[in-house]
Amino acid sequence: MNTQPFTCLILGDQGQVAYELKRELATLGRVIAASRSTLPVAIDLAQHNDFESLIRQTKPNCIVNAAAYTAVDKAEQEPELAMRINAEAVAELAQAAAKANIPLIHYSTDYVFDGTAQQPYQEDQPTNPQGVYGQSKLAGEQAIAASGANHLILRTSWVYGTRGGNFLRTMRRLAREREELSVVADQTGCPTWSRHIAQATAQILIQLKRDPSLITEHSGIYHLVSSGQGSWHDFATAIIEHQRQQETIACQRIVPITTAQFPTPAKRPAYSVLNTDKLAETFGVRLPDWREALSQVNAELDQPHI
Ligand SMILES: NC(=O)C1=CN([C@@H]2O[C@H](COP(=O)(O)OP(=O)(O)OC[C@H]3O[C@@H](n4cnc5c(N)ncnc54)[C@H](OP(=O)(O)O)[C@@H]3O)[C@@H](O)[C@H]2O)C=CC1
Ligand SMILES: Cc1cn([C@H]2C[C@H](O)[C@@H](COP(=O)(O)OP(=O)(O)O[C@H]3O[C@@H](C)C(=O)[C@@H](O)[C@H]3O)O2)c(=O)[nH]c1=O
Repeated sequence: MNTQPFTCLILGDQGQVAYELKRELATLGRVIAASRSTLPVAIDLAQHNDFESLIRQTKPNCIVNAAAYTAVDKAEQEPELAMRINAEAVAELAQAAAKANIPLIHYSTDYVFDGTAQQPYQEDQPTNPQGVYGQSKLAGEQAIAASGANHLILRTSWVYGTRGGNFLRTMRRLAREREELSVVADQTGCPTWSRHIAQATAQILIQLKRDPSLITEHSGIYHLVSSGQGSWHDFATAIIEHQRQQETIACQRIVPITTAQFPTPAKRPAYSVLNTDKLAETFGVRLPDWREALSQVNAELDQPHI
């Protein structure tokens, strides 16, 4: 009889999603988080890693890869590094997972799409990333599929939370500093709370723990984002309107602008809303509306210690 507790090996530690996963997956059993600074298990995806020995050492029942190169604009200047972390390292990880027959849960992005759709993207719609980050994430998806590993690729979008680098924290900081903010209103997507991603992952893993054969049947890509949609300007407005009720801020106006008025090194999709029906139908998981999620995050931010 296997007396080992159910073990999840998370790649990533202090990242937005990794941090929330550590807490949510602890309800399933043992959690091991590996990142550049986690000892005794340190992993630097920019380097070659011996994932086979990591798996032998940690004996996981599943691997959850929440580590990635996520600097969208910077990736345009360092495409090799983005590809190394988001594609080559992912290929090595997936091959090791396949060899050991351990399921791999991996996160990908709405930025694999070009944003020309008129309605929410389904999983099997053609991809066409507009920047290096999206290209590297797409290459990671393809490497996993080619590895033969049992896997779930969870594409999410516009991730935010109370920790880490994200749009919510940037807007709150800028609102304290500037009287006027200009925010693009012609890019539409789904802001998604990091904790909801972690909770959904836990809900899926509970089902896989109960019935490990499910992963073989259901390997593939799934969209995991909040319900509803909005522009970055909508998101900024919702963030700052709440902040204004809680504290005195400099910001008086949030001006809607076009993408052309806010030039960035990386091109972003104009429309990247993801259809989540496949996840709901397969695993019974559907996230609440992004505005509802934002209220919960705001409630946490309103606690005096944050
Ligand atoms: N942020 C977003 O808006 C979106 C993210 N995603 C995807 O979701 C996943 C999680 O993203 P998120 O939590 O926001 O990312 P973060 O940028 O918050 O965190 C990135 C994580 O990757 C780890 N990492 C980065 N470089 C390396 C490296 N060289 N070696 C080892 N670990 C490394 C970091 O390690 P450490 O813990 O040491 O800091 C950290 O845990 C990623 O796959 C991302 O592509 C998808 C859509 C939107
Ligand atoms: C700071 C700022 C940004 N913007 C615009 C620029 C851009 O079009 C949009 C979002 O900018 P950010 O750089 O914060 O977000 P960005 O890094 O593009 O976020 C993306 O990250 C990766 C990891 C993903 O996978 C995506 O799903 C998405 O979340 O807002 C403004 O219009 N005004 C501003 O003051």
